Amino acid sequence: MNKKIQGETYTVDIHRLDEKGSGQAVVWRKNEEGNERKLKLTIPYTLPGEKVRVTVEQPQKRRWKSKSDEVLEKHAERIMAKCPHFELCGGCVWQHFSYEGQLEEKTNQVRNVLQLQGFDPSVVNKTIGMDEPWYYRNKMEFTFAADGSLGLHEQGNFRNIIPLETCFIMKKEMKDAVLEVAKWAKENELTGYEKEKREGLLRHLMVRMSFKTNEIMLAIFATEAPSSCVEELVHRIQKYFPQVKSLLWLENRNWADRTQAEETHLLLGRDFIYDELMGFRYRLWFDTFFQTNPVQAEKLVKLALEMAEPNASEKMIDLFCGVGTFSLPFANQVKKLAGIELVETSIQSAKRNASDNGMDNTYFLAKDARHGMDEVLTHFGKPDLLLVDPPRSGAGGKVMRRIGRSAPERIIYVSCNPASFATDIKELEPFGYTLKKVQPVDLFPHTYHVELVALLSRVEE
Ligand SMILES: C[S@@+](CC[C@H](N)C(=O)[O-])C[C@H]1O[C@@H](n2cnc3c(N)ncnc32)[C@H](O)[C@@H]1O
Repeated sequence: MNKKIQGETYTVDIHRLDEKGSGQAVVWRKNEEGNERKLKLTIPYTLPGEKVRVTVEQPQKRRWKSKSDEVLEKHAERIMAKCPHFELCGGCVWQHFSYEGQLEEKTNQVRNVLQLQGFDPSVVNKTIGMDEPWYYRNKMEFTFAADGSLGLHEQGNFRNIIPLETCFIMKKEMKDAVLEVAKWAKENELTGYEKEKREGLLRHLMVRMSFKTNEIMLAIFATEAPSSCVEELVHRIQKYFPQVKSLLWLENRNWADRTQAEETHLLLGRDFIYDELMGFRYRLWFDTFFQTNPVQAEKLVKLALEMAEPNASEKMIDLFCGVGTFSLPFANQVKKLAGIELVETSIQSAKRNASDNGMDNTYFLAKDARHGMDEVLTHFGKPDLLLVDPPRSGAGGKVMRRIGRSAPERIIYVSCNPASFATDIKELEPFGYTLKKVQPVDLFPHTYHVELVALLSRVEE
């Protein structure tokens, strides 16, 4: 790559958004030999159809990341961002895009990737958005800077922490409790952990809240056991934040920057909070994976139920079941359900959640999807219905072919990545499955992420 390119300025037309929601443009540029060469640019915070003046910043794979200096012709759906941290915080990169515009773009993304794999894009419905696309997250994580201030990682400069002033995607009660911890840390002149020097006390703060029970958990990650100054924090939380039912101090001496714990100190309440989804009760520990947008997660589960039409005589497999978000509502309607999931603690949670909710027709197995499928098929037999909800990378060919061979009549695929979804379901074609319906759901407003639920059914020979 020619180093000289860095710092050059161009006026460009944005022709599309990439899979991370950034604008893409192409310019023709003469190289040192005088030959015209294509220069591919990625320009965050721009929208298709816009004319933008840009400065080229740094190479990224086969493209150059560039900064938008001025938008000369604006997209009709461009709006003012709501949050003062916009463009600095890596969180809500689409705040400059109207919510209607975001939803339309998400629908197009799903249609385009399916079309590329040869599927009929007309099976994709319009993305279901939120009535109120703010204050939707039930869990957030913040990082302490070396000087003890609490905030968010700066976009593109991960080591830099932007002190938190506000956040419009978590509930006010969560934000207020977080700011109280930040204030307490500053007043006590506590230091934040510096990874390079391996010194400092406070690492992260995780907040999670149930929108149904209103219970809040605050988990402080630190490199040492708590000192007496936490008594003041406990007192204030008890007095001003009665919704906090769990205040934890988690010791993590490991230098790797991860929200894990070697020792748990319970400062207040219990070590879990209660949550509810679709009328089922869940216990959430600090490390339990749970859907982070509970309003849309309920819609997702309801859609999956509507598409699957489970009945009381059927056997079902829930592959990548987590703590049982889909397993419980489905188990309520089928004869028997087997859930498979890699993470042992999630399986323990799923078992406990099933028994807490009085269910006796579930069987949960802690195994990777491939071996779990083999084991379940041997003991449980062929399923009538199968739900698959893999991580972003998708289930992969080996798992998809096992699903195909297990020949369920209907398959519900829940995905957070349309591209891996499209390649995965292609694997099902030789087994006689057709894609009947795809419903995108917006779980992460103001970001480029899109979730979807799809129905595939087997055509009998
Ligand atoms: C998108 S989450 C879905 C969880 C669950 N269905 C829910 O809605 O809460 C994907 C799940 O797959 C699990 N997982 C990741 N890799 C796996 C593998 N190879 N085999 C089985 N489960 C895996 C993760 O631990 C995670 O719980």
